[in-house]
Amino acid sequence: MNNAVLHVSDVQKSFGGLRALTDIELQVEKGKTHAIIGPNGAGKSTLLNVCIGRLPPDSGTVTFDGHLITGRPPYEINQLGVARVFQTPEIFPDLSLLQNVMVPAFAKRDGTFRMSALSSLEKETDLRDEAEKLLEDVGLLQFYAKLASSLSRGDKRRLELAMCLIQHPKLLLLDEPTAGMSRHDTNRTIDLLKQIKERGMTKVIIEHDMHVVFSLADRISVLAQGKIIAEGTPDEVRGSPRVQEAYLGGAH
Ligand SMILES: Nc1ncnc2c1ncn2[C@@H]1O[C@H](COP(=O)(O)OP(=O)(O)OP(=O)(O)O)[C@@H](O)[C@H]1O
Repeated sequence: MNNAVLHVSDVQKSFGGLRALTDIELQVEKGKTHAIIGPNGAGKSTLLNVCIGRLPPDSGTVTFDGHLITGRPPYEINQLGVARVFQTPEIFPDLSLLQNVMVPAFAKRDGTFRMSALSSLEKETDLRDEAEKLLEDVGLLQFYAKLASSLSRGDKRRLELAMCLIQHPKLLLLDEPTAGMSRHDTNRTIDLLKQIKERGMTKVIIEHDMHVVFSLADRISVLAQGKIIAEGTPDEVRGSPRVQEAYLGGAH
């Protein structure tokens, strides 16, 4: 695939005697949404952690946008344009929603952020306008002055999404972005992620909810027991007997 922005090649990862990832090959095309699905414990989060530098692979390489990123620290990979929404939201609980969204943009622009600079955030009117727009996009603008700790788990994930989007990443990695959300909020998040696709951002999404996967994915890779057992368009994956047997339980 010539237009691949993310290229995972021959990656292996074990935890002690457990082989979490075996012979992983993954190419994610620029501007596309690539879903990684698979049963619990298949290795999906491990693969994402390898891609963002949180876990070193035992062997193999990850290339992003022409840069070899294997072994680089997470902040360097982030500076290259990779952002991630985590399974457990990583937010600043004691800051307001608006401050939460402004801090990553400020840190990215200036290379660092100190809490002592918090008061000067208020003067960043352009950033503030953008942060408010993103809070509106994720449906949280009405709570902009509240502390992030007061949000429900689903709302914290939407806040974290806004914190990623303000960094204008080239690649957005989403680990179960709709977990803990109501169906209404899930559909709202799907609509938001579709809009982001229209803006040309590449996305990798791990998701258990097949409604979300089939609403968003251009391509799907199926992981089972640390191996990619199928890869293709949603229709190809849906029709694959191997996937139905290994992942969907045959009857589905
Ligand atoms: N830090 C770790 N130390 C030891 N084992 C780990 C570690 N992280 C993951 N594992 C194991 O590696 C395997 C893959 O885990 P991983 O979390 O990547 O799966 P997953 O597909 O994301 O699962 P889920 O859908 O439940 O989040 C599992 O057997 C898990 O117990």
